[in-house]
Amino acid sequence: MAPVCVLVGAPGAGKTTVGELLAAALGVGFRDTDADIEGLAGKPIPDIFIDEGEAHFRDLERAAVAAALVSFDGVLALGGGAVLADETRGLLARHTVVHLSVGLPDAIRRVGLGVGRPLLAINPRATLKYLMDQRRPLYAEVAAHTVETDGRTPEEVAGDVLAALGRPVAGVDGTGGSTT
Ligand SMILES: Nc1ncnc2c1ncn2[C@@H]1O[C@H](COP(=O)(O)OP(=O)(O)O)[C@@H](O)[C@H]1O
Ligand SMILES: O=C(O)C1=C[C@@H](OP(=O)(O)O)[C@@H](O)[C@H](O)C1
Ligand SMILES: [Mg+2]
Repeated sequence: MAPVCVLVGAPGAGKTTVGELLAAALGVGFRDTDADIEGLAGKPIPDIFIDEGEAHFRDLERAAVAAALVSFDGVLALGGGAVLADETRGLLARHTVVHLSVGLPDAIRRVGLGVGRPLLAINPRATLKYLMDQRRPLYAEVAAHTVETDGRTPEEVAGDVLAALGRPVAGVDGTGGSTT
């Protein structure tokens, strides 16, 4: 069992939002490892960071990603920092990974003050720029496809991902497509 596709990218790239649209268009399930981690920990992500720290969150994240990659066959969205783990990048080499690419201005507009994203709680713009610069090569390393999201609606992005996967589906972005 393996996910139809795995979405990676910076916070605000739209992994969760676009992932749900993609799953609906493909008629498959949607899973987000951030939600899995919250289930494992029994508390929201900001509380994990406060109570146990980022290193513990990353341990939970590695385990959640590894489990989802072997047990789930729908659309899987990862957290923006999942690719930091060597182990995770190694596992992703065997999967269909799509990088949702976003520039700093659009990412900042989308994450706002970083509510619910503990790494962005202080100085979100500078922190996000640092995280994006650090991770850009890692997203490129794991992804077979990169889809640009700047200035695009989630529906348009979902349509572009389906096209990149060679699976255009009518109706996602209102431009048609083929189901045959
Ligand atoms: N292409 C887009 N255009 C405009 N807003 C978007 C787009 N994709 C996502 N958003 C919005 O940005 C915010 C962050 O999206 P989310 O899916 O949580 O990103 P990620 O999971 O990559 O951090 C949400 O409020 C969402 O509605
Ligand atoms: O970039 C990161 O390190 C993180 C991104 C978040 O997910 P999104 O990318 O879905 O916001 C979440 O996993 C956690 O707050 C850490
Ligand atoms: Mg998300």
